Amino acid sequence: MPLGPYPPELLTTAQMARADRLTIESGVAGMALMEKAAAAIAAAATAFLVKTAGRRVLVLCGPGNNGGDGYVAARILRSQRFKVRVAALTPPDTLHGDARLAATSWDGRVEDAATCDFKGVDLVIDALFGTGLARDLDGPTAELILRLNAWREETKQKIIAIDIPSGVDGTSGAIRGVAVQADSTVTFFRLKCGHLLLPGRLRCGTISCAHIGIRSNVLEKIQPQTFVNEPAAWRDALRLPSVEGHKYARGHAVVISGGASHTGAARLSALAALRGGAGLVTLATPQEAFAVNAPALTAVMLRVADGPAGLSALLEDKRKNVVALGPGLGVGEASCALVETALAPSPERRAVVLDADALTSFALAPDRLREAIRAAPGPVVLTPHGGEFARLFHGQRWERTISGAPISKLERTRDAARDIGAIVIFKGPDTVVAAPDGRASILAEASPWLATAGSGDVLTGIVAGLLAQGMEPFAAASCAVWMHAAAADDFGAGLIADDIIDRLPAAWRRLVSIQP
Ligand SMILES: NC(=O)C1=CN([C@@H]2O[C@H](COP(=O)(O)OP(=O)(O)OC[C@H]3O[C@@H](n4cnc5c(N)ncnc54)[C@H](OP(=O)(O)O)[C@@H]3O)[C@@H](O)[C@H]2O)[C@@H](O)CC1
Ligand SMILES: Nc1ncnc2c1ncn2[C@@H]1O[C@H](COP(=O)(O)OP(=O)(O)O)[C@@H](O)[C@H]1O
Ligand SMILES: [K+]
Repeated sequence: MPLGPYPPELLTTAQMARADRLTIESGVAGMALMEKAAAAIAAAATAFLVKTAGRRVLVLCGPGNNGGDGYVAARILRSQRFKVRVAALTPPDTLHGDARLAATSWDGRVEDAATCDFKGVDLVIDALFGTGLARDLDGPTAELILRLNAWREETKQKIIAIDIPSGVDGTSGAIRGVAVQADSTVTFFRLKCGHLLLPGRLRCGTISCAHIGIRSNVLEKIQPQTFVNEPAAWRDALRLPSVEGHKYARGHAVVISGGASHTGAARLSALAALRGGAGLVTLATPQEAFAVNAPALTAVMLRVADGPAGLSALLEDKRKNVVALGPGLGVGEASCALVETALAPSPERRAVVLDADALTSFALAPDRLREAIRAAPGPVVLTPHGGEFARLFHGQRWERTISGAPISKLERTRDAARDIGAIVIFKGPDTVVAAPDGRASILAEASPWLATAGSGDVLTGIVAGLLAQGMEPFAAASCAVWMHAAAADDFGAGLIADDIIDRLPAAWRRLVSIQP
């Protein structure tokens, strides 16, 4: 994962504005923050220009403080003898506050951005809009951005975005009409959710985070609930085998197999649960699939359990502390009944992981699943991909609020977790994990090679393996998503689901080497 590491908290644009305000109220001048932000941008631009022997920079400035950063960066770069042009959306004398001060510190010419050309330019700095973007871009501004992107495409020259590529919504990652395609983005203090959520993430290029004098203690007031899914967020919740430990201390996960012609998916989950660290894993198979499963297993144990009665009997062993089901299970009433058995009240705090067919089976009766989850004796983790999410959470499909603001994958996952009362892992290139209490994590990057048959079954198994060890459920879900991606990352091209399982020990070694 080449992106990161980043500071753990992710902010909305409103939270970032509050961090700025709190800092300014504490006595730091807004202009001092802007100078530092601009210095970070200028340093990134200089590094790029030196490397490519480029000299000519065009800074595109907008009407707010993002534009202010641009004017100051232009001044710094010119003092370093680069050839700098500035083009603005609005004349500098129409600006207010710090942005106006910043614009007056630039004593060069200011061109009209609507008509400016990119001839001979080695690097463009995008200072049009940052966290203050409030609605969709249109008209001459949208045309400018389209022209800029076309120039980049045609000339292969580079664009550095200040804070966030203009047009990307910092909170949701949505594109508001059009957006700049940057090669790198320098943001300040903390990343915003929109840096990691698609499609915003794809517009950012490489992302770096500069310190500009905002102190971390402002976060005590802001209380962010969203985190970058990196070990820093959950490493201290990880359970490692102890010297005096035995396999039962690491938990016993049960994975339920589908019928004779659909057994592979559950076997992937079962093996991944074992590699995920469960002390023991039992594959519960219908009698009809016993002969198919038996020769295909070694370290994973096999027991016959037919239907809800068979599963109940198996779960009488109180040491079986996790049940995972869904992969290859089949859609229908039989699967609903198995899920309800797994979630049935019991004196033990048994955890349940539901994936694939276990979710789709409730598409027409989400209330029934909600009720079963409410009665469950332990934590429940759901691992839907986009299709399963849409089927289960019909009411969550709206992409915008009534006022037109985009509703992000993050908010939809959070709402779903709250609504169903379970931890939800909404899979995809920007996997979001959310807990019913509002905590959420976003994975910064994952190999697209993970989009391969059985890959989700492996994730289900890893979640089960970590829960079996007693890891706190939100941490376990986030950690599983990270390990799954880390295993794929080490492998690279050509990955299939079995390879993810084989690479889990390497992901474990990476984790163990990080001190909590
Ligand atoms: N002290 C600080 O706070 C620090 C802030 N810093 C920097 O400031 C940036 C945030 O600055 P910001 O809040 O001024 O917002 P910004 O992104 O420049 O845009 C607002 C302007 O755009 C306008 N506008 C919005 N949407 C529009 C649309 N669709 N189409 C057209 N116009 C639109 C909006 O107009 P209005 O909505 O008021 O009509 C307003 O004029 C932040 O990203 C960082 O770079 C750093 O220097 C560190 C210290
Ligand atoms: N483009 C992508 N980039 C990174 N990861 C992806 C991408 N597409 C899917 N994934 C990941 O691959 C896995 C696929 O899971 P799923 O769709 O359930 O597959 P299956 O049902 O075949 O097991 C998920 O963990 C998901 O987050
Ligand atoms: K910008």
